[in-house]
Amino acid sequence: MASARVDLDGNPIKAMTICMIGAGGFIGSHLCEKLMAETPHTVLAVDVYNDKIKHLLEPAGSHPWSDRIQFHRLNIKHDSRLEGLIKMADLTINLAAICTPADYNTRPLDTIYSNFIDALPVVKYCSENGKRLIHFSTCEVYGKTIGSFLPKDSPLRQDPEYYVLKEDASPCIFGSIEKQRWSYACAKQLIERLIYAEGAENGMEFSIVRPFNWIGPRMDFIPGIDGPSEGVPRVLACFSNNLLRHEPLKLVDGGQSQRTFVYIKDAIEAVLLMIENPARANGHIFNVGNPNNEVTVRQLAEMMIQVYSKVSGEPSLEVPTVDVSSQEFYGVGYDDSDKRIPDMTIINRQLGWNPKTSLWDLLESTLTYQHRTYAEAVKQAIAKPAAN
Ligand SMILES: NC(=O)c1ccc[n+]([C@@H]2O[C@H](COP(=O)([O-])OP(=O)(O)OC[C@H]3O[C@@H](n4cnc5c(N)ncnc54)[C@H](O)[C@@H]3O)[C@@H](O)[C@H]2O)c1
Ligand SMILES: O=c1ccn([C@@H]2O[C@H](COP(=O)(O)OP(=O)(O)O[C@H]3OC[C@@H](O)[C@H](O)[C@H]3O)[C@@H](O)[C@H]2O)c(=O)[nH]1
Repeated sequence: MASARVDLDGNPIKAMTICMIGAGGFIGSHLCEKLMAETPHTVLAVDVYNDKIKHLLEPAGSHPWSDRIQFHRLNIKHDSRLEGLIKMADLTINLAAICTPADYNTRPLDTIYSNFIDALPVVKYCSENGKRLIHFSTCEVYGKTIGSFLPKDSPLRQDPEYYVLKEDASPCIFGSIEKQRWSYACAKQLIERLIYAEGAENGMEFSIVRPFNWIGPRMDFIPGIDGPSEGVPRVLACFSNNLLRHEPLKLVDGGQSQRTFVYIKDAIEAVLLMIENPARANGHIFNVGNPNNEVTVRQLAEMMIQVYSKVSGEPSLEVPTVDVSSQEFYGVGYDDSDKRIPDMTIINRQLGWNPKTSLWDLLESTLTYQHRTYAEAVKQAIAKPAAN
């Protein structure tokens, strides 16, 4: 299998060692799965947790890939083993971050440290040791669209020039400092600028990924089941939790914001192309999203309600959604991106990648997984207090 693999220019792909930081998270778990199942590469998986990749690690020695994945439980904030792991690898992929919006305005210091300060040594070790880096940034670095500042009735709001987000042309538009929502985006922007400067001044080989709402199985947690009861995950898990508990889905500020969602399995294909085509990927910033899957958050809720009813066989609630203010839901200092359509020119040109899965299809497979994984545990958790 391995010897037949070629890159986009027809050259054989050599097996490499990848230091993957944040490998135990949502994206990391899917990337590890893909690398183990379809490539000859070795992964040094770094994280503080490994629950989401346990199926790849255990039982020890039992998988065809067992000698190609090692888990290193370490916190990159304070662990001297990090440099050694980066030195052992050909490529480092940094996914580690606090990346749930509920944290940005309530734990801004942790958010800024996690997304900027903690990423600094990773960049430094890569640069000093001549190692390639793929760093995970975010679509949030674009902030708000130019169009959102135009008068509500301006026809220019319909012009893609005013809303499509382009890596090499769009500005990064954040709110004021007291809108602490932007602490995450701002920290990600600064680390992007630092990596870019390491490339320009010191010749570091890098690619920056800007994911546009990747969703799928294993994203975040279900509060009170495999995460804190009071925790607020990203929207897919919030809405899944409401559906599993037969509660109305909460629409923040009426659910008018727009998002494009891409299936995790499509997006992972793009990352694999970056890993295996360094000559095409180095020096670039890549939007990775699905511009065809745009909905308002309200439309997402409506579609998830329909899909969940189909996959669970349960009827939907008579009043399936409820509006909540952002202050009530996220607290003071929240703000939002109005619209996120990725321009796909660069990733198309460099890597020939295109997303395939429609929003309906990706929700169907994801909610089937959510139902199968959590429905019973949620039922028991709901029944418990009544029994006491
Ligand atoms: N999922 C998306 O749609 C999306 C969108 C935009 C950006 N991103 C970015 O992609 C990256 C991965 O996102 P994800 O969705 O997989 O999030 P995730 O929270 O599931 O994964 C992040 C992982 O990093 C680990 N981590 C955090 N701090 C660490 C530390 N100090 N030491 C060791 N491990 C640490 C966490 O334990 C977690 O397993 C993040 O940088 C995020 O900002 C994701
Ligand atoms: O229960 C909920 C949860 C969320 N929402 C809304 O749904 C939208 C999407 O919320 P998400 O939690 O997925 O977070 P966002 O899309 O705003 O940001 C995310 O996207 C890019 C990544 O960098 C991060 O993973 C995260 O910041 C927001 O408008 C939010 O206000 C609800 O209406 N109800």
